[in-house]
Amino acid sequence: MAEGTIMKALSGFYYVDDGASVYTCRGRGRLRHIKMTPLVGDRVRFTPSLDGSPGTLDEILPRRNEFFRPAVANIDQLVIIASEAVPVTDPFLIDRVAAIAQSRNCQCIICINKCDLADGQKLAGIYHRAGFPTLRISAETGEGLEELRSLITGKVSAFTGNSGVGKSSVLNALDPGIALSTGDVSQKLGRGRHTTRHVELYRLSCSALAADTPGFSSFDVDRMELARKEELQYAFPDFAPYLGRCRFQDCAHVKEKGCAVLAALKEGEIEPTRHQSYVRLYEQAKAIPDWERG
Ligand SMILES: Nc1nc2c(ncn2[C@@H]2O[C@H](COP(=O)(O)OP(=O)(O)OP(=O)(O)O)[C@@H](O)[C@H]2O)c(=O)[nH]1
Ligand SMILES: [Zn+2]
Repeated sequence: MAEGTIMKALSGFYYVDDGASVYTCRGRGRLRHIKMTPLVGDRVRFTPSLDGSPGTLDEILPRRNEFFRPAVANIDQLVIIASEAVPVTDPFLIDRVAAIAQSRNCQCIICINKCDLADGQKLAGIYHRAGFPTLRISAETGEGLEELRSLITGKVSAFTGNSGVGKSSVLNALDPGIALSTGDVSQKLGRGRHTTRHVELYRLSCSALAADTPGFSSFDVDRMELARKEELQYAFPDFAPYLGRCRFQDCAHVKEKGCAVLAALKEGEIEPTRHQSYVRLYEQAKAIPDWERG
């Protein structure tokens, strides 16, 4: 049996890289039996076939972390791409993904792309003040890409963001050798028009592993990935200095009296959109019964 990393998952086939070659494999019945879906980024044991037909995936090794949207495992960081040009990214979409990442101890880098069209200062300011590594970049002019390269070198990153912000374009600009297809934003309105339809990990020339993933829209809500409402506060690292300082120990930081988070918001120490996203996620989390989370 050999060991490798799943680089691509498509239509029931898995493409496994053992460091020397890429092998096409099919999942074994046993994996379905234990209800484990192989994810891109998974370390797996597999049996290559000798006759050129697909090999078999035999075992998924324990995961460091796993995400369902984007569907990846074992990543070091999420690179969240956003834009202030077309499409304009709703900060809620960034905050939601960042909260999921934080709840899995996964670091986030925020990149405001298309800076050649709109300067991105507003979004960049919010995330910089909230304490995230934040870059303003342009896949078109190359602005900020050297810094992004240095942040992803030697790591496994998943590029995520709403549809049309330029995930594939940024990856192409980082390494023209991978030649991903990109699409016109006007074609991307609504669901199911995304250019990137599957998740795939690429080895970039700067010694980075980076996954391109399908863009999401505001319709996409994966309820299972949300933290329980009591844990959501820890998914906002910018709230950390104020936690434990509220009048009530079980403060929800939504509208309670004597709340230290609300006081920090009033003082301008917490970004208004960050708190709005927290409240929105809190209300969503409250609506999900624990038994539904599995
Ligand atoms: N002016 C400008 N256009 C850009 C930039 N980055 C991407 N674009 C354009 O934006 C459009 C969408 O880019 P894609 O790279 O396909 O976006 P994506 O986020 O990968 O899209 P999905 O795969 O649908 O999620 C294309 O027409 C790109 O040429 C940029 O920095 N500046
Ligand atoms: Zn509070």
